[in-house]
This record gives sequence, C-alpha cells and structure tokens, in this order.
Amino acid sequence: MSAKVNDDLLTERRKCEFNVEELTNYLDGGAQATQNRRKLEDKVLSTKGLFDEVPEEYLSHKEKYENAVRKAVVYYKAMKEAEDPNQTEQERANATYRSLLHAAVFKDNSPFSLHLAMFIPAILGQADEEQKKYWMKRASKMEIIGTYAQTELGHGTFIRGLETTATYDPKTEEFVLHSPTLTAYKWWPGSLAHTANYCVVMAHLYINGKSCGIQPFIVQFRDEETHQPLPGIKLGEIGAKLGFNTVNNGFLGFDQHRIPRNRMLMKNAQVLKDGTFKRSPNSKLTYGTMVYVRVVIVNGMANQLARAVTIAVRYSAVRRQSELKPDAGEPQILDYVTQQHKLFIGIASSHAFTLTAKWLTRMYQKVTADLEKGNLDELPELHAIACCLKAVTTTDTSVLVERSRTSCGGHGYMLSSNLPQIYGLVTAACTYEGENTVLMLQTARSLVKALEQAQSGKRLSPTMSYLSEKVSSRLKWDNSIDGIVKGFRRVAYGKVESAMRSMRKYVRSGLGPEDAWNMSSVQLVAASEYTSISEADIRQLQDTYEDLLGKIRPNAVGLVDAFDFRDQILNSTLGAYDGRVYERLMEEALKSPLNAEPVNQSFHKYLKPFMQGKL
Ligand SMILES: CCCCC/C=C\C/C=C\C/C=C\C/C=C\C/C=C\CCCCC(=O)SCCNC(=O)CCNC(=O)[C@H](O)C(C)(C)COP(=O)(O)OP(=O)(O)OC[C@H]1O[C@@H](n2cnc3c(N)ncnc32)[C@H](O)[C@@H]1OP(=O)(O)O
Ligand SMILES: Cc1cc2nc3c(=O)[nH]c(=O)nc-3n(C[C@H](O)[C@H](O)[C@H](O)COP(=O)(O)OP(=O)(O)OC[C@H]3O[C@@H](n4cnc5c(N)ncnc54)[C@H](O)[C@@H]3O)c2cc1C
Repeated sequence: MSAKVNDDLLTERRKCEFNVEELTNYLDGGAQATQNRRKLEDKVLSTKGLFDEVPEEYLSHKEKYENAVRKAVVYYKAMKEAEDPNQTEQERANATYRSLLHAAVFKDNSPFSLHLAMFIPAILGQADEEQKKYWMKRASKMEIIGTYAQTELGHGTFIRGLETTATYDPKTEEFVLHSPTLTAYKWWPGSLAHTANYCVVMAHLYINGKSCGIQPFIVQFRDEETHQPLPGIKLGEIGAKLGFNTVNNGFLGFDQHRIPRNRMLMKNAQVLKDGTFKRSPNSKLTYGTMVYVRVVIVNGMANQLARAVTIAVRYSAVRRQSELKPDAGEPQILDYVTQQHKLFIGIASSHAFTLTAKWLTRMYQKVTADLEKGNLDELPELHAIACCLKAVTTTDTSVLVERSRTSCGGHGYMLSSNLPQIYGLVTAACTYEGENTVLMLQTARSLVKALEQAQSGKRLSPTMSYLSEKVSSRLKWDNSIDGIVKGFRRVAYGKVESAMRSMRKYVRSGLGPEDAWNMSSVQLVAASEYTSISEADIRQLQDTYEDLLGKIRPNAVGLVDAFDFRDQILNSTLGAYDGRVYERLMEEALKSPLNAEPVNQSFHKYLKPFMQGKL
C-alpha cells in the first residue's frame, strides 16, 4: 500500500488550474516521448544492484569510487538492454534528453561520464572516417573506456599555452608524447585516474622542430588486460573535490611515450608518413568537442535546475512555519511572497533554458552539417553564442540551485535533501568546459567586431542584429513582452557601445589594444551577460511581477509535478511526491552508522578520561 500523501500537497494538486500531464508531454516533445521516457526509466530503475544499501555519504572516498564503478557497470548494461530496437535514434535521444536517469544512480556523477560526454564526441568530431570506424566500434561497445585530456596542472583556459608535446619521428612513423615539466602533467580529466585506459590528448605538435599547433591524439595509457599503466606513463587521482567525487578526476604525465602515426586524429589536420603537415582549414576546428559539450551543458542545466526547484517547491508546500496573521495558524512557507520570489524564477528559468537548449542544438546541428560541406561561415557565431549561453545558464543555475537550497532552511543543508549535491554538480559547470568569465570575453570579442561591422554599414547575423538597430536613446517601451524585449535589446546595444567607447578612450590615452581590452573587460563581460533597464520602468515592472507571483502560486506544485521526476531521480527527503518529509528525514538519519549504538566508543577512549581530568 503506497504511503499517504501529505494533505497540503493533495490540496495543492487539487488547486492546480492546468493539465499537468499536458505540460509534461510538451516538455518531452509529445505524449509518445513521455511514454518512451517513462518506459525507459521503469526498465532501468527496476534493475537490481543499482542502488546503495548504505547511503554513499557514509562511505570513504575510496569506497565511494569503488561503489560508483560497481553501479556504472550495472547501469550501463541496463541502459543498453533497455534500448528499444524499434525506436529511431531521434526517439532514443528524446527519451534521454530530459531524463536524469543517471542522477537516480549517481548523486555525484558517474566514473563513465567523460567516456560518454567527451571521449566519444571527440572521436566523432576529430577522427577521419577510417579512424572513426575503428574507434567508435570499440568505444560504443565499452571494449575501451576513454576520457578527454586537455587541461594541465599549469594551463586550463589558455589552450595555446599547453605544454604537453607530441614530436613526430619520421624514422619510426611515431609521435613521442612528453610532459617536459610538472605543470605539463594532464590534470583534471574525469575517469583518468583509475577507470579509463584510453584518452584523447590535446598536445602541441612539433615536426622537424616546427610548431604545428595543438592537435588531438588518441592514446592508450593502461594495459587492456592488467590495467597497469603503460611504460612512460605516470598516473594518479587529484584528490577530493567540492563535488564530482565519483568521477575519478586524475593526473597523467608522459615520459617520452611513443604512439603510432595513425593515433593522431586526422579529420581536420594530417601528418603524412614523411612528416608533411597538412594544415586544418581552421585551427579552431580542433576545439570542436568543447563547443559540442557547451551546447549539451545548457540542456543539462535546465534539467538540474528543474530537479532542484521541484524539491524546494514541494517542500515549501509541506513546511509550515511562523505566523502570517494572528491566530491563523502557521502558513505554508510557499505563501510567503519572498519564498515565491526565491523559487518561481527557478521554474521559469528552467523552461527558458530548455527552449534555449533546443534552439542552440538546432543551430549546432546546422553549423556542423555546413562544416561537413566545407562551409565554415557560421562557426564564429556558433562559438560566440555557445560560450555565452553556457556561461549564463551555468551561472544562473548555480545561483538558483543555491537559492533553492537556502529556501529550505536547515533541512536544505542536509545531504539527504540532495540539494547540496545538485549544487556541487552545477557549480562545477561554471568552470569546466571553459571558465565562464573567459567564455563571456569570447562572446564580447564577437560583439565588438559585430558593432564595428554595423557602424561600417555591414549586415549582421540574426543573433547580432540588435547591434545594427538604429534606435533612439529616448525609446519608450511599454510593459508588453514586445516592449520589454525592445527595452532589453536597446540596453544590450548600449552596453556593447559603452564598452567599445571605453576601449577607444584607453587607446586614445596611449594604451595598446590589449591593455585597453583588459581595462574595459568588466564592461565587456557585462555587455555579454546581462542587461538592466531604466528606473521609471522598474516600478511598473515590479508591480507586474508581484502580480504574476500571485497568479503562479496556486499552480506552483503543478508546475514542478509537470517536470515528472520520479522519487529515485530526485533522491531527496524533501522532494518526494508524497511529501512525507519528516518521516523521510528520520528514516535517512537512522541510516547513519553513528546511530548503530547509543554510546560511541570515543566516550570510553577519550571523553570520559578527559571529563575526569585523566587526559
Ligand atoms: C554524460 C553524463 C554527464 C553527466 C553530468 C552530470 C551533471 C552535470 C550537470 C549538467 C551538465 C550536463 C552535461 C555536461 C556534460 C558533461 C559534463 C561532464 C564532465 C565535465 C567535462 C569537462 C571537460 C573539460 O573541462 S575539457 C577542457 C575545457 N577547456 C576549455 O574549455 C578551455 C577554454 N579555453 C578556450 O576555449 C580557448 O583557450 C579560448 C579561451 C577560446 C582562447 O583560445 P585562443 O586560441 O587563445 O583564441 P583567441 O582568444 O586568440 O581567439 C582566436 C580566434 O579563435 C576563435 N575561437 C576560439 N575558440 C573557438 C572555438 N571553440 N570555435 C571556433 N572559433 C573559436 C575566436 O573567436 C577568435 O576568432 P577571431 O580571431 O575573433 O575571428
Ligand atoms: C569538475 C571539473 C571537471 C573537469 N573535467 C575536465 C576534463 O575531463 N578534461 C579536461 O581537460 N579538463 C577538465 N576540467 C578542467 C577545466 O576545463 C578547467 O578547470 C577550466 O578550463 C579552467 O581552467 P583552469 O582551471 O586552469 O583555470 P584558469 O584558466 O587558471 O582560470 C583561473 C582564473 O583566471 C581567469 N582567467 C584566465 N584566463 C583569463 C583571460 N584570458 N581573461 C580573463 N580572466 C582570465 C579565469 O576567469 C579564472 O577566474 C575540469 C574541471 C572541473 C572543475
């Protein structure tokens, strides 16, 4: 018999003014997609051995990793077996696009993440046809496990500064990989420490003493039978982190490690047997894997944010606290407008990020198809947009997930709420795949170029067209959606123009262009990430906003129910569908090993002698 649902949640669900299932179907891309997703989740989550007897919070660092590898093997097999052969690739992608299935199994991410998220995409994007055929067969069947090794102890952002060298030896038709310094050690790649046995290494290619830029190499670093590190390879784990503690991030040093010529991934640039270097049509095509992951991250943020606000909104409907009116009893904390302000923006932002992710994915697919035909025209715009959206969605999601956590009071600070772990996952994305400030400056670089083109009368791409709108500074806008968008475009234009004016002022004062850029970089980041509007309209918008909060209030639980996260995926004492928060908090607390005995051994060993003055 299923547990009784909390009365307040029952009331909330009765109050909801729209069809929740309809919204779920819309988010999934149709009723069939919802059915496919639920069927996949049912199948996979019914697999034995996927869940932890002891909550992983109570395991050691080493036990957490070993347990995660155990689950990763079971999970990957279950996902493979659950695949419906009659489904198209697109239907399969839709079924997983919104599913956070892996989150039901890994609170802190999987040791296989990088194999799926970067190693396979790097092969698909950087290998020539023959290489792709061979390596995709092995990688997709998990005969090998890979990662993406680009960042070094001394360099993450500045890829052109990477120190790992790959020197071509025409006599043996091999590359010699070497880490000349400690700072050249690859440092951070997920799965690198003890899980993977191959990686795509980004290294500085030298032929006959001449630099040929950063190129991708597929490198085996552990024996496939014994898993021992190969000769000339130094390996290890980088240590405990804020989150991602089951991703097995590691370090790797090369000592004159030789690999065959065909291990350089040669889709874009090639090295012939005699050492002839055939340059890529665009050196930045080597950075293509990162563009892909930045696009994926936007959708990932939408889903993780939806998970956090589901937990916080359901908890806020169950939690009663304080006194809103004398003698009226303790209200649901969701009735405090401050609580609505904290949480409803998160619901809206998740939907906005989902729609943005869909748009960006379509743009990525179009540009990638163009690249296959040799048309690189829209690559710079894709790069600029992907940088901006990855940075904005990860920053906003981190802020909104943390706000979801703090809106749940002390219980939000419990690991059993899962909000701290979700924060650990999303805040990492502000750093990985391009640190956010650096990416915003990449976007700013494109905006400044676009404004210069607009001022010289050139046509701009659709996403930059607001820079060529000759709008008067006295533009009045009303509070219609169109009016607000017009206002934002006007202010965004002003931010770019102001940053550019600032740079020109510094150059006129005698600074070089690089110093002028650096001095204006705070404005440049602002031009890329946010806009604000004038005082007069704030008051009017504020009234509209507070009115909107009231309209959303009766539908808040319905809106998060529509994300359709099952309890195993939420993995939270505060967010379960039945709202039995207090019972779940106690159930989880009793799982602490410290509760196995009423008096802990430290009393007899330390406390008692201490309190009796004997220590
Ligand atoms: C699969 C399960 C995953 C589960 C995850 C669970 C939870 C997470 C929750 C949500 C996330 C969801 C999914 C996330 C998926 C995976 C996450 C898992 C693991 C984490 C993986 C992280 C891996 C990494 O971090 S890999 C390393 C990433 N490193 C970087 O990004 C480095 C950043 N630096 C750079 O990109 C460059 O150095 C630079 C800053 C761009 C500068 O480069 P530089 O050469 O110096 O260029 P310059 O500034 O001089 O500009 C020159 C010119 O080039 C153009 N340019 C630059 N880059 C590009 C590009 N990429 N494409 C096209 N063009 C580019 C630039 O615009 C300039 O052009 P122009 O001269 O102005 O014309
Ligand atoms: C959880 C996690 C997982 C990761 N997984 C991988 C992986 O699998 N594979 C991999 O290769 N890497 C991985 N990374 C590494 C990640 O890609 C780098 O940390 C990231 O690129 C930032 O580089 P960095 O750490 O060297 O920081 P730095 O580049 O040293 O940045 C430090 C500070 O300097 C500032 N800064 C740097 N350059 C500029 C500039 N030009 N203008 C203005 N400010 C600047 C930055 O804004 C930042 O504030 C991972 C990182 C994390 C946190």
